Amino acid sequence: MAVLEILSDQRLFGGRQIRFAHDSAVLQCRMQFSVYLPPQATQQDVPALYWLSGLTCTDENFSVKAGAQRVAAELGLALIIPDTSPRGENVPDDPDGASDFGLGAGFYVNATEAPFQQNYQMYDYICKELPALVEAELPLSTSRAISGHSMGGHGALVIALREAGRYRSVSAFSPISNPVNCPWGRKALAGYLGNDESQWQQYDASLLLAQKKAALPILVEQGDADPFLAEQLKPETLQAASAASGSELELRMQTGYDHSYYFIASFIEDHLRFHARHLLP
Ligand SMILES: N[C@@H](CCC(=O)N[C@@H](CS)C(=O)NCC(=O)O)C(=O)O
Repeated sequence: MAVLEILSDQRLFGGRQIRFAHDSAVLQCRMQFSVYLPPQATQQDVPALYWLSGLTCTDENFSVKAGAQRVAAELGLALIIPDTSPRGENVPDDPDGASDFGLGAGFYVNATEAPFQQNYQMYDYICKELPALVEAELPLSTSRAISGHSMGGHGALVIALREAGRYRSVSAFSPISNPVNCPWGRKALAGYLGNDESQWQQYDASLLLAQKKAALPILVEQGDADPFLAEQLKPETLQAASAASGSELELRMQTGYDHSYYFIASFIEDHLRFHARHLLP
């Protein structure tokens, strides 16, 4: 069987919206992801923006709801849209079936705790296995940027801050900014990494940003009518950390916007243009 199985392939704004399946060695399960290839990809290798989604999502939420492809086609950017956790009947889930842990909630960490450590290696999947796969199989250059929403905003920020040099820019919508200090983050980090909180710090964007000046520009978008803002997201911690390390972070508060993909759809164009400025010559 081919390394990448094509599940669907549809023309969109002159490019192709493609859904793939593949066997992930890192996650030890079969995975699906989506890619948007802009029209320019028929002529040359194009740079790629990785998009990490939030709790309960698959690759389909962003593909269908964000409306990113029109501007990606104009700019010549590929969109790489992975799933949010390992998948399959043999992959362990939240014992109570909750939506904030387990399937659909991998939190982009490498788990060390049983029974999750065998499959829940989303950090390595996103920043190593998936880029190596798509760059070998598709017309992509090695210029990468990364963005995401909520849990995926957390993942994008952590990966970009830790993997200096692998990404040229990072942005986030409504990110879980200080996971060691919020209920979603504390539950996930304890479940995947165990109770030693010193192990959690490597996955907290605010702690990482306070310690070291970011090597790349950061754009954060946040709605002030987001019901998760005060308890779960806390973007002010990111801003304080950025000031402490002298990093380049722009936090844009948007009046009246909530946590949904309507918010993302309203500002995704600005993020694509921000990334294109850093990705394209
Ligand atoms: N209902 C969930 C939150 C679900 C939620 O808001 N998910 C966001 C990401 S954190 C999302 O993108 N949902 C899918 C969608 O709107 O298409 C909870 O309270 O735990």
